[in-house]
Amino acid sequence: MGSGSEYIKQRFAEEGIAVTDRQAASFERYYELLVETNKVMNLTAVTEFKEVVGRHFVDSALITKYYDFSSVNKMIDMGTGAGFPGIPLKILYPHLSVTLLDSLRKRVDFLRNVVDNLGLKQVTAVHGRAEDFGRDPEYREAYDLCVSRAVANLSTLSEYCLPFVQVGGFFISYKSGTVDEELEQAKPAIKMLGSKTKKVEKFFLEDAGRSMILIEKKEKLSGRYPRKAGLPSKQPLK
Ligand SMILES: C[S@@+](CC[C@H](N)C(=O)[O-])C[C@H]1O[C@@H](n2cnc3c(N)ncnc32)[C@H](O)[C@@H]1O
Repeated sequence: MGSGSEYIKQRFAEEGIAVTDRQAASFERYYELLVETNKVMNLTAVTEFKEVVGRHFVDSALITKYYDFSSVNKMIDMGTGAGFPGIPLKILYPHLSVTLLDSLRKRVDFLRNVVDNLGLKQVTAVHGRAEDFGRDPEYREAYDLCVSRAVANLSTLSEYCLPFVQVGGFFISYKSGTVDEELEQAKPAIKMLGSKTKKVEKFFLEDAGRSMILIEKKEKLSGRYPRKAGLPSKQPLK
């Protein structure tokens, strides 16, 4: 095992997350593909190895300390970009069936290459907008869990993400810093989307404040949502 893999195991262990040799090797290979491809397309602002491990891999995975991923079967990562948090979660929990959704085709092509290279099974990378996929019967209310990091404000994001979640399932929003005001503003939207905020987990990662908002889908979604592409961001529900 290389020094890269050793570092990955040690960094995750510092956060109380056990990583096998095989998983560490997958993370190392993912890092290589990320920085190699980042030379020709915009995937990540950070490229230094330890920074990528901390700010992308560990950050994607910390939620597993607060939410039981062994009970999740089908998960969608909305606005996954270069695969965060979806790919690290899949590496750590190989039983998951994962959909990676993004509206930028080049990023989806990159993700398909990562999936092939890492030999990940039951992972599909799809290209399109959340507003369109959320109306497609194959995707609508078809997931136990939707995760999303750094895509939009919580009101807009709720209209993107909650349509994918089945009743009793969860949407987890990864946010930086404090979220109290954003959460307050998004309250009416979350209610209109048949859901309720269950809890907010706040912690620090490498001195940066992180907040994870866990929203439970309580009722089947009204046929009104999601509204047509563009509207959730131009006119967030309120
Ligand atoms: C800032 S990036 C974040 C990527 C990744 N989640 C991360 O944390 O590194 C936001 C991503 O969301 C995608 N996106 C934005 N709006 C979207 C929409 N309505 N449907 C699908 N993808 C969307 C963009 O193409 C972009 O890749």
